[in-house]
Amino acid sequence: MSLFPARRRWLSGPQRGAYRREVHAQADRQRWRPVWHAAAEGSGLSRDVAVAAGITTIVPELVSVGRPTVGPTALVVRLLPGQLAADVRAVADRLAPALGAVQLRVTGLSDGVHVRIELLDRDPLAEAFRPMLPAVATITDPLILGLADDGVVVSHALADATHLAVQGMNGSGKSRFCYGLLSQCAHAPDVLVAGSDITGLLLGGPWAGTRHREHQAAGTGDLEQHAASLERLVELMDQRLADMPRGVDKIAPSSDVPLVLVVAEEWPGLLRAAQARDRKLADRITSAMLRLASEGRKAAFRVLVLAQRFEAAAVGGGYLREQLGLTISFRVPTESLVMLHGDDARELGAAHRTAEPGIAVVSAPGRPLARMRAPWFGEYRDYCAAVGGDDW
Ligand SMILES: Nc1ncnc2c1ncn2[C@@H]1O[C@H](COP(=O)(O)OP(=O)(O)OP(=O)(O)O)[C@@H](O)[C@H]1O
Repeated sequence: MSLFPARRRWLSGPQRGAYRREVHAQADRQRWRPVWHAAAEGSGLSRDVAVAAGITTIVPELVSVGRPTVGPTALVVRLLPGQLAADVRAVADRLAPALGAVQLRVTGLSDGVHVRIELLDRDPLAEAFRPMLPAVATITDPLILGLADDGVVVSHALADATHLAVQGMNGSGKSRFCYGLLSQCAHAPDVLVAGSDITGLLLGGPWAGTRHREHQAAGTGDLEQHAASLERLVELMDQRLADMPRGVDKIAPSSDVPLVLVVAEEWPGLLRAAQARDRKLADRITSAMLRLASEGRKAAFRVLVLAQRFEAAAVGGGYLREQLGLTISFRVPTESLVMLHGDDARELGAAHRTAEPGIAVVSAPGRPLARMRAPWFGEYRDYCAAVGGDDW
């Protein structure tokens, strides 16, 4: 039986369709309005305003309810004056259950006044992300960093003049992430993977027999070699800057003059170990790294620093942290998240404190803060084989 028999005679086919859609949309709004009102009020998005009859409570107005055949139900609401999409995100954990969702995806619309709230029935990052991770041929090829919760692949090309920071508590997925990252760029002829790793797992052994190995210091047996190796990289950087032709302000990497990716695995651990042995050694290591990070970009040097947390005292001062533009945080306490990604990340703090291994927050200048699932690369042996070749 038709829903609208009385009108049917006077409407054409397309008009009837539009009319029916509008009536359904109105019915949806009608049904969702009290649910939205209660959820918004209970989550703290409401305001009390004085009217002639006394005090009334207002909430952001529910403008539309979209129920696509594929994808989640989406509410569009009009924010109250002075509210931002970030205010809705900040209470998303409380709003979600009140709206019958497991998680919300909140997107500010371009007019700055409306937000779209998608009601998700599961965390889009709940499942492992297992893409093919092809080896890149050159520094302009994008390296896959992860899959964002809006389904977009997050990538980064080493040609971008940005240093990288990766933080995360023990077991949060930092190492696996780096296995994936380094294996993607290990065979690009215009990339040299150098640096320092006291664990000797990420650098060192797996790279034996490759052209990269002589530029890496690994293990704790000889800490002097870490200082000397980083200082040699500084010399190379200085040489490149001194040799820069007139009229050129940055080096174009090639297989003869490769981009040098300076990896510092367990950076605070290296500094602590060096300090315990000899304060001067620690100073040499810190100042070499600071020079590479602050002056290296033009000489085709990129720095990738790994730490459990980026507290200034642990990483040799806030200056180094400020040089690292592309920042990735696996599970960390809220304060560490805010330290690396700024205050906007605070709203993600509570959930991220207990995030599953492999789930990270990523941000960079000009790149909005996003949650992502790092690619699952495989086991350590796969990494060794990917970077070291046939011997494994
Ligand atoms: N991207 C991922 N997807 C799914 N599971 C992951 C992912 N990354 C890590 N894990 C799981 O988490 C475990 C710990 O990962 P990983 O060793 O990389 O952590 P970590 O932060 O480097 O820890 P540590 O500092 O102790 O070395 C892995 O053994 C794996 O089970």
